[in-house]
Amino acid sequence: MFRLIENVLVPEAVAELRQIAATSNFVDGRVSNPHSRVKNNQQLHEPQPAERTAQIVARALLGNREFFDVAFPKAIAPPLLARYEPGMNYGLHPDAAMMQTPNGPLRSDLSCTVFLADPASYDGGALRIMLGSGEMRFKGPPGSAIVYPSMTLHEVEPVTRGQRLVAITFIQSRIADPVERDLLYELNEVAALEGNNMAPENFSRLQAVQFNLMRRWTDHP
Ligand SMILES: O=C(O)CCC(=O)C(=O)O
Ligand SMILES: [Fe+2]
Repeated sequence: MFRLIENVLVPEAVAELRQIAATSNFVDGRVSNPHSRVKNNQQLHEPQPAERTAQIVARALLGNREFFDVAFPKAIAPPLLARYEPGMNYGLHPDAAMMQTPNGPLRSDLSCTVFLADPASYDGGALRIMLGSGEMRFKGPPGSAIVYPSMTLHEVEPVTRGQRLVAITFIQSRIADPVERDLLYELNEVAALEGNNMAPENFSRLQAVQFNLMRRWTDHP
């Protein structure tokens, strides 16, 4: 499932994150992937602003209804700021399956980019996600988030003008299997949209299917 969710961050949060980026030190993005031969960007790497960034973005994502419905989040890696200046890119790669976080290991099921720069302020820098021989390209408005499966090959195209500023994070879902996750999302959506139009006894049967699939498919603690 690929979903662009608008207005995850309110404009004040976007402004605060831009301010953090403008006043903090960034380092080579390979600090978190030392062996990568395709990563060519910068990451915020100062404890206090990084902690504030993670708090703002994680809280906004976990408080967003659409994100919650799509991702079934169980754990989220601390979101961090990444920056791409002209000439920078992040070549085609998959995201690692397991990541260390301050709260323990996390299996990355979904990856997420929160856009912070105005798309008109930079050229290039689209997030390009491969789908077999096809592709999807995303360059969202400030405050929007693209959520996509971590198993995809994806890249950030070279920035040729301006600056691409994003927050990135990785999510462990309660439903590991992407097909099951998408099926349950669809079922829940249809039930939410049409449930009140159904006879109550039929709606109860539909709810039993929703809840019992959730029982079967979610990770057990
Ligand atoms: O900058 C982005 O939008 C995504 C970066 C990325 O793919 C990653 O950090 O793994
Ligand atoms: Fe990635």
